[in-house]
Amino acid sequence: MNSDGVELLRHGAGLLGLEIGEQLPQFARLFALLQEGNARLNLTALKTQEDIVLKHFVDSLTCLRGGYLEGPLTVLDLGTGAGFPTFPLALVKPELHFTSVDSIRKKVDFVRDTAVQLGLEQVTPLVGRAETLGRSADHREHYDRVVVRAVASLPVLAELTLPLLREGGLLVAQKGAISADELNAGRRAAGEVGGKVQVVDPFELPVLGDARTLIVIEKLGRTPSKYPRREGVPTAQPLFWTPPQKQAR
Ligand SMILES: C[S@@+](CC[C@H](N)C(=O)[O-])C[C@H]1O[C@@H](n2cnc3c(N)ncnc32)[C@H](O)[C@@H]1O
Repeated sequence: MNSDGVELLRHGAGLLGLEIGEQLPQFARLFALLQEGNARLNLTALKTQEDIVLKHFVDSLTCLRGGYLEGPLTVLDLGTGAGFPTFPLALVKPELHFTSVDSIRKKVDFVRDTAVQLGLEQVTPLVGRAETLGRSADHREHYDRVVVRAVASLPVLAELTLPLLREGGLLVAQKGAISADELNAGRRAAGEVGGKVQVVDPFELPVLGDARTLIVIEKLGRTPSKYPRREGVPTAQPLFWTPPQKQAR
């Protein structure tokens, strides 16, 4: 990352009220590792310095809006991909303990290697699917927080993530613009699996102005044992919703 990238990161994070100082060398190392990893493994579509800094680093840091990720919390990052939002959050909030999950082994291998290189002992990478972890005694009703970025529609996220939260825990979902239909279905799905949508916070990505929405669902009671349904079903047949088209955010 050259001096323009450093300036962009400081500026973008500054617009979120965050000062990136002592973590700059680790962000620069993360940038280099991501570029190396991309060349070998084609991990993410974002390849320019500006895209990586703004659409991966700063975009991930927007999950801190509202202060839902403060304190020594256990956080599961579902569908972490190449480690987002895990890595930017872990660099600025070392007190968070991450379990960073993806179903694709090569991505999780990259997250493991990168966590070691960055000295992030509080990041535990895990190959797995939400549908399986949500039925495992080690993970069900276990986490203080689940974070997700660009993984699935809100009704699908509710079914995949609420089983993983302890009562009182929060899903913090960072998404693009969300339609009223998706939000309504997400509200009904959240109720079905033991939660309630507490916050819908639309905002713009710093510098670029792209539409984003932070959605917080609180786990209010236990999730019925029939959820999550078996692998692939939550996405193929979302609760209370027929999606207009497949969408990732
Ligand atoms: C579009 S990528 C987003 C990656 C990352 N969160 C980011 O923001 O760059 C979605 C990721 O979610 C993973 N994923 C989707 N459904 C999943 C599931 N049910 N369990 C575990 N991982 C899943 C995919 O393998 C993919 O890596």
